[in-house]
Amino acid sequence: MIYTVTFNPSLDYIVRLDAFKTGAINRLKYEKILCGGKAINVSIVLKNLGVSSIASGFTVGFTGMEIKRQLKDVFNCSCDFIELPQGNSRINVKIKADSETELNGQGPNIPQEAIEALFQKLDGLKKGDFLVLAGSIPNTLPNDIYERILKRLYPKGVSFVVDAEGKLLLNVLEYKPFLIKPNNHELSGMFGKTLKTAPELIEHAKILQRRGARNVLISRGGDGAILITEKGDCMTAPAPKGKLINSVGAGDSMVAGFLAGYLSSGDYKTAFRTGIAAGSASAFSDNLAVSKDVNSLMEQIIL
Ligand SMILES: Nc1ncnc2c1ncn2[C@@H]1O[C@H](COP(=O)(O)OP(=O)(O)OP(=O)(O)O)[C@@H](O)[C@H]1O
Ligand SMILES: O=P(O)(O)OC[C@@]1(O)O[C@H](CO)[C@@H](O)[C@@H]1O
Repeated sequence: MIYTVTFNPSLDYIVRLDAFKTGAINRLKYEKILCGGKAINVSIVLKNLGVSSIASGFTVGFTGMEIKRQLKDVFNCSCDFIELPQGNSRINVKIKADSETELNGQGPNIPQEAIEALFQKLDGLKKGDFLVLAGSIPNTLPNDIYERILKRLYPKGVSFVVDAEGKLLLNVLEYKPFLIKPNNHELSGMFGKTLKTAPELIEHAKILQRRGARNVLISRGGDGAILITEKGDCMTAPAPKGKLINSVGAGDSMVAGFLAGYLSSGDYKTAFRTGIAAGSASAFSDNLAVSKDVNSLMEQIIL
């Protein structure tokens, strides 16, 4: 079973306009409201690729209701969210104009009882299960929360996938996550320097691997990706060519594609190619990747 946890789900309000002007009224050419949050996106793309998962985390208020409604009714995903006592799940604004601007909310307060309720649910995971932790946490929570979850479940033999920034990610490495997926900016941020070239990125990804990560996948937007496997292989691949439409969720789609490819084949090359294809299929579409587009992009990906 794959269990995905989004601490801070969102409704993504995605808007398009020709040019975005601050300090003025901007009239939109396009608007769409989609449920979001990184691990939720992973669940949606897994489902699109024929892999079931259970989406969990914390939801609240009218926005929380809509997140769950879309997940169930539109995307056909199984949900197991904990309802918070007060507030609203956040609304993240994604402005697509001459450049891309994102306004990501802070999110509701998560009380200790809700954390305990999550821990109890997670205690049901067993060897062979995958736990995907992805996205930020509301700033009212301590940044060792992912670490506490992995520490608790590590002895059970659960496989972890962690897509998070900074300390949230660095603190979990000792629990040997199956997969981590920093993008090149996040990797740079973790080491406090700008890492641009493939050799620089590989050198620093290997440091994360020495600290415990089993497989390190570095996404580089339109420049493709790099994978360093637990078997010692290092693979690079350019991204397929296409028209960028909406990159929100491309990284999450890559995580889902990697997992789906790995689970169907047990092979890291297939996982890597499926991951890139899923990331790019999302980037080339208004919606998250679907199986037909992923399959047709796979042919273009040469390692
Ligand atoms: N402009 C693009 N053209 C082609 N492929 C892309 C483009 N942007 C993203 N992708 C694909 O998606 C993958 C993940 O993208 P990216 O590195 O932007 O992830 P991310 O920063 O984690 O994204 P997000 O946080 O928005 O989900 C890339 O490795 C690539 O395969
Ligand atoms: O604020 P976080 O948790 O870092 O990111 C949240 C978010 O930007 O990530 C997803 C895309 O990856 C969106 O659906 C969502 O709005």
